[in-house]
Amino acid sequence: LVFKRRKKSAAQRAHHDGLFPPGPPGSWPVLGHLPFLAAGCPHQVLAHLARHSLGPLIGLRLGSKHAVVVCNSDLAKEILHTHDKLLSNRPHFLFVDSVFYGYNVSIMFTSYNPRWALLRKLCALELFTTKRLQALQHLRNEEVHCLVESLLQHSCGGTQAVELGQFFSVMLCNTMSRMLHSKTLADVGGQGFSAVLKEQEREIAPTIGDFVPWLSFLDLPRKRAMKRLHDHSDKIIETMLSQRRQLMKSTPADELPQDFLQVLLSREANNYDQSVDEDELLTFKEIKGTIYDVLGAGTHTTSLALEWAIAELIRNPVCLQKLCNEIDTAMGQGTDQFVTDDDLPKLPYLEKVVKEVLRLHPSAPLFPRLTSEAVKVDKYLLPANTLVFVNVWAIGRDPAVWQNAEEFCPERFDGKDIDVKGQHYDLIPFGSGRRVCPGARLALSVLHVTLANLVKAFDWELPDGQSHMDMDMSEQRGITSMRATPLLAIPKLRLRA
Ligand code: HEM
Repeated sequence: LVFKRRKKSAAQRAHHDGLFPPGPPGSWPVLGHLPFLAAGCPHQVLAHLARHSLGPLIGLRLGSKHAVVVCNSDLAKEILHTHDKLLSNRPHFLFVDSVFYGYNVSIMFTSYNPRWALLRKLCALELFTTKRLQALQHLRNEEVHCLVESLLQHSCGGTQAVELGQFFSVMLCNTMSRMLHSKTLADVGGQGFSAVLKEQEREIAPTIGDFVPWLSFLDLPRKRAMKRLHDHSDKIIETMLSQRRQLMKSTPADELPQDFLQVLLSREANNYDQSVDEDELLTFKEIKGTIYDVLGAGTHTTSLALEWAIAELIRNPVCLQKLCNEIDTAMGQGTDQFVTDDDLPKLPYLEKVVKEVLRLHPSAPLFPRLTSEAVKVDKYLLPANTLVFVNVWAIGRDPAVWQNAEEFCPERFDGKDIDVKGQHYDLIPFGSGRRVCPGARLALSVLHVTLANLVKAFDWELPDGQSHMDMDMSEQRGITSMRATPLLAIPKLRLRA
């Protein structure tokens, strides 16, 4: 018998040489540290391990893959700034093929490559410029108006509790949809899209097959569920595209809507505008993938942050009153004036409230990157293809940085000019570096304006005599920070917004 010694992987060698960060003891055969992560919300379990035993850089073996988790701001800066270029790949998880349009066809789940750069550039220039965001301000304001009306109507004039997250999702779906193609989702048969997105968020997570490929048969039922959800959203995107193509046939180019969908379709490989450079043409999959990215990434994250914001304000009535007073003083008490982006400089406390919500409840608490080659981080060596998770949740609650880190206290930002868009590594809810969230400015505008108008329009009460002290503030497992219990609250009309 000839025994062949299996060649050790770079990560195994690094482990062996003590160059890989230590992980929790008791790694399982085959599964490695996967069972540890099943013990609760992974970002919370890992934050606890970092704080109480392992320190801020945790090494994990997840089945056949090696991963590290970064739990403090100094290391986050090393990953997202010093070594950003070598850490700008995203991993290819299996759900990307079932829920999305596949790996390397859009922005979110793509390696760091020229096609990703092109799609990001199109978004940056055509969707997220200051000019574009300003031009579309009226549309966002209309959707906030609709939200206030809808809350009033569904709470029977402020007498019954409503599940707020559902209303926020619908508002954001319509906002994103109108920014993309100048129509609401209902216009393309997608009124149920917000519910599909919510279901998807529960399904979107790495599965056992990502880490132990020979066990991927166990993922089949989940894969089927994900595919079903994908088909639903694909149908809506197809309708959006076919409606526009019809319009393009019957309408002169200069009379077509000048929106993002038109920008994408004018670059479609088999039907393009002659002025477009051939390298910048897009495949059908890239067009659909990008639409899905913007709709999906923009809706659920922002809606979650709004739900947490109202929950924290109800739980902290002193902060709510302070915010209410600030808005009344700035806008005039008893007026019907609607708060817009232009009013935000007059509302400094509102800005602190939003920062505090994003510190405690980052919508994407554990975002993934992948090393493209070996990188030295701290005193360790991360081999190529190591999964790197940045634990923004742990960083936002790091007691070495934040005093009384678990408390909701917007005043902690008094006199501090801390940016949330990737410049200050103590607070990076939108990530940082080359792959920082491109929608951060849009999300912040929506968060500030919506929150201000909801506080101006309503007094917020909990149903059934529930006390604000007893509110459940726990999260459910998933890749986003969804509340374990959906927030039910009664919006009692104060003034018409
Ligand atoms: C509160 C709201 C939001 C939060 C907390 C959030 C957070 C994040 C985070 C943490 C990342 C990963 C960043 C990194 O790897 O460094 C990300 C990526 C992304 N976000 Fe957001 N996001 C929000 C809203 C939005 C909106 C409104 C849009 C678009 C309309 C959007 C589109 C994207 C896209 C396309 C990416 C992928 C970027 C890439 O991989 O190059 N997000 N977001």
